[in-house]
Amino acid sequence: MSLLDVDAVSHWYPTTAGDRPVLDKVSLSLEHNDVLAVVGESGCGKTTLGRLVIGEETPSRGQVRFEDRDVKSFKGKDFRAYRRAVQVVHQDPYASLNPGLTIENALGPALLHHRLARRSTVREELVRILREVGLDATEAFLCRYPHQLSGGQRQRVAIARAMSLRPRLVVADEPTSMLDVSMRLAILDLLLSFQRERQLAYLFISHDFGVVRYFSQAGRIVVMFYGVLVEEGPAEQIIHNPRHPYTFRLLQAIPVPDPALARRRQREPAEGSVDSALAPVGCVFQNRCPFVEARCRASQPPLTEVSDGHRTACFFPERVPDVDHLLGVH
Ligand SMILES: Nc1ncnc2c1ncn2[C@@H]1O[C@H](COP(=O)(O)OP(=O)(O)OP(=O)(O)O)[C@@H](O)[C@H]1O
Repeated sequence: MSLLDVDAVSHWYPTTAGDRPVLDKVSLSLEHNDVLAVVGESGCGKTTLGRLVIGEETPSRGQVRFEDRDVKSFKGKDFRAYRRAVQVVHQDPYASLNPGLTIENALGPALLHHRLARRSTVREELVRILREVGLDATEAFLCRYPHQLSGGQRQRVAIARAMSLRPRLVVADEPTSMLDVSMRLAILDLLLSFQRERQLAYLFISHDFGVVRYFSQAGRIVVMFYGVLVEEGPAEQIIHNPRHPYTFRLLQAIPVPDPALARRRQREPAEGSVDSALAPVGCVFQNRCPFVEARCRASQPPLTEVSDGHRTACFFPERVPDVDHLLGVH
């Protein structure tokens, strides 16, 4: 039994101009203690997917299941247990921490509520947890407010809050995108260390393939384009042998420090068309694809297996060039 299954989920938001479709028949699953990274450009529906998984939104169609139970069916005690088992680390730690609460008041009540600490030991427990996330915490530190912390410290506090409830699944939605570059690797390493030491799975969401590449290592990656899952597979396959032109494009955008390599990359196939609007029929990527043909304008390619556990929604996966040279791998 998988930890999480997203089964043919479509989602749309009602707006004054009519329903706005955001996800189109997305299916994925995540095993216990595994990493699944979702990558795609801004607006492709990644955050919506995360919100559906944590139960903040109910899918317009399809099902989200946690340990084989429909999340929509969780009520009362079951829903509270679910909200404890599934925690979120947001992009903006300042927005996710109440500015009017000290660290102690932001983290302590949940520990008491779930009986993970007693009133007499809660401060001691908080100091221990904060040290676990790399903060040089003392009891005085617990009296600080979010604005008295640096961005990196705030994100560590947000991670401590999530981890203190001993979740089995953490949705990490762009957890490093608001941090200085120097801080990013440390936060990614911290998250990974929790995964190694505890039975914990991540749904890791990012627009940055460089970050996804670092984080997903032995896990899996799904690539989304405008609400459609266009490629999925083991991280190693997606990174070194992408079979969808959009994945190739994202890999090509990972910054490289080598100027000669950067110049070589620019000679790779250009975007198919300057018109990047979505076509009403056919492949979701057709207007940006360098390999587009009449067939792509007629129908959306189904996700099709190209190798073990690696699937792509492209009629011409063999046309996607090799990428190792793009990544500086010889
Ligand atoms: N509550 C809402 N009502 C209407 N439209 C929404 C709502 N939330 C998101 N959207 C729209 O849905 C689309 C997908 O948004 P979403 O935040 O899920 O994408 P994303 O890939 O996470 O992008 P970003 O990284 O910019 O947040 C966007 O066009 C967004 O404007």
